[in-house]
Amino acid sequence: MSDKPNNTQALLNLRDEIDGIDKQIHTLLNQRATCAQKVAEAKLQDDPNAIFYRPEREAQVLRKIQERNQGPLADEDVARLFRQIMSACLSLEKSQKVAFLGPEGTFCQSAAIKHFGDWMQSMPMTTIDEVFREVEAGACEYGVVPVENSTEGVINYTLDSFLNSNLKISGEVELRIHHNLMTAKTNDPKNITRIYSHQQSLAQCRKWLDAKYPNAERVAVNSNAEAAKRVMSEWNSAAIAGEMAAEQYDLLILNDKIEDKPDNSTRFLVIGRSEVQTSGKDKTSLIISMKNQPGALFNILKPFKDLKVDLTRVETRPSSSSTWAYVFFIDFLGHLEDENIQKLMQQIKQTAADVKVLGSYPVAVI
Ligand SMILES: O=C(O)C(=O)C[C@]1(C(=O)O)C=C[C@@H](O)C=C1
Repeated sequence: MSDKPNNTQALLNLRDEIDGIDKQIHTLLNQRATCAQKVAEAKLQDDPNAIFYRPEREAQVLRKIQERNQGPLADEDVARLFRQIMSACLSLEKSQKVAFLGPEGTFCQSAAIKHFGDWMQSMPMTTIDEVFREVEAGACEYGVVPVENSTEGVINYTLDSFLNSNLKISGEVELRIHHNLMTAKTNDPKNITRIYSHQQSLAQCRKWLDAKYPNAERVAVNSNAEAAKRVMSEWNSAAIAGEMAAEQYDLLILNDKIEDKPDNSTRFLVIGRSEVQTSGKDKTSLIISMKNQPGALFNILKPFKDLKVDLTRVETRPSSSSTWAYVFFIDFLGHLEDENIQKLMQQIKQTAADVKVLGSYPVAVI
C-alpha cells in the first residue's frame, strides 16, 4: 500500500479510470474513421464524381449529439467536439479546400473553421468576389462569405455577388463577434493616435472609441486582419480585430469585447457548386424579381402566409439588369423538396417576373 496521503491514491485510481476510458474512445474513434473511409468507397462506387462533404448528414449528426447529451459537457461543446471528429473523418475521404474572405485571422476564417473543422484547408482571398470566383473555377470546393451583421445589417456586396453567380448556398454559420483593441507588444498604448479596422467594426465600436479614443484617427481597411497586420510595424497605431488576429500577428490585446452591442453577431454563408439534400430542419434562399405592377410584392408574399411558411429575411437590392427594377432576397424555413415548399414555389413562379433559387441548406446547428 502506498504511504502517500489518501487523496493521492484516489487521484491515481481516477487517472487509471480515465486511461481506460481514453483507450475505449481511441479505439472507437479509429473504428468511426474506418467506417467513414468505407462510406467514401461506397460513394465512389455509386458515383465516380461523388461529393464527399454532406452538410445535411453533418447537421443530423450534430443535432442528434445535442439532443441526447446528458452533460456535464454543454450541448454546444459536445457538438463542437463531434464537429472536429467529422472534420477529421471527412479529411480521410477527401480534403476540402475552403476559400474565405482573408487575410488569415479574419472572423470569416473563424466561421469557416467553426463550420468545417480544423482539417479543412482554408484559402484566404482578398475580396468576396474572389471567393465566389475560386469556387466557380473549382479551385476550392466551398467558400465562406459574410452576409449580415446584427448591428450593421446586410452586406450588400455578398447579395449582389449571387445575382451573377450560379453557385448554391450549402450552409450558414452564426458567429458571435467580439472586437478587441490590440497593438504591437513593443508599442506604448499612450502613443496611439491611429486606429485601423474594417468600416463595419469601427461602426460597431463607435461609442467605445468616442469614449476612450475620441481624438484617434479611425482608418477603415479591407478587413480586421489587414488592420492587425498594419499595426505590427506602426508604433502609434492600434487595430480592432478578433482574438484570432492577435494570435496570428502576435499582438497585445489592450481591451477586449469593446463592441457597443453585447449580442453582436455575424451570419456567414457557405457557397458551393452542388445542391444539398434535406436534413429535416432547413432553410431556403431565393432571389425574386417582381413585375412592375401594383400589389406585386403582396402577391409574392401572400403564398407564404397562405401556406404558413416562416419567412426569416426579406432584403431589397437594385437589380443588376435593366429589366429588373428591384430584386428581393428572401430566406424562409423549409427545403425545396418539402411538399408545401413545392406548392409555394408554384405560386411564386406564377406571380414573379423571375425566380432564382440560391439553395436549400441546413439551419445552422452550432
Ligand atoms: O455519412 C457520410 O456521408 C460521411 O461521409 C461520414 C461523415 C461523418 O464523419 O459522419 C463525414 C463527412 C460527411 O460530410 C458527413 C458525415
